[in-house]
Amino acid sequence: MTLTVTDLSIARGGIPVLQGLGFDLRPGTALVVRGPNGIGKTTLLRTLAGLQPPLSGHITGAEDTIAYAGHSDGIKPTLTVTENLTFWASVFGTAEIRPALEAFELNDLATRHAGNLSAGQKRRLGLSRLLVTGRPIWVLDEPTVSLDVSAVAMFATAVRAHLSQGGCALIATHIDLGLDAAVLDVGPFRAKPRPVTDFDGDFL
Ligand SMILES: Nc1ncnc2c1ncn2[C@@H]1O[C@H](COP(=O)(O)OP(=O)(O)OP(=O)(O)O)[C@@H](O)[C@H]1O
Repeated sequence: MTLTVTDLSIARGGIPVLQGLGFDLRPGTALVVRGPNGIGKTTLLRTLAGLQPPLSGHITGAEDTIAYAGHSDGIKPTLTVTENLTFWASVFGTAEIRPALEAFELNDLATRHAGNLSAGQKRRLGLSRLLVTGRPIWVLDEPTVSLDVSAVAMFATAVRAHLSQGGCALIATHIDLGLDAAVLDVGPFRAKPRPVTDFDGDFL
């Protein structure tokens, strides 16, 4: 499943933030979204996830294919780690939570109430949910917040495994995850490459 974005313009709070965005996200590939604070990265991800409409433009390939992880972990504090994952597995119609527990080293925390986890442990639980969605396109907003070095590596391993299985990922992040990813720079002052011309021919 390829996610295709064409001439997309988006707004937050009624104010336009980004215009004319276009890219393809193909199976097995990752795209890192970069740009300064407040430029509109979260707004872009929310729009891709269907949480808000675009001002104009087109998004194709996003119907029931996107698993979105935003700034909030979306975990249920009174349920245990296992119960949280079982709940999300039932929402998405998948049965298996063990790979998610293992990928984010949650087995020792499985019976703990999610509300009593540390910030980094909660983030690991939130990210592990991606694995029980069964969805091919991961749209992730600053996924490594609160993660220590080893948990960042855990997360990068999970993304690589997802890509190797034909999934894809669009990730807004300021850190280098060591992924072989293209970069979508939405900064306001990015240089536009000079159009390729017949340079020698111009002088003849
Ligand atoms: N709920 C809201 N209502 C109105 N404006 C908002 C709201 N949330 C964010 N904004 C504004 O929309 C603009 C884009 O915000 P957005 O969160 O998409 O930026 P961002 O690039 O993700 O920033 P950051 O790197 O700080 O997370 C900012 O100017 C922000 O102040």
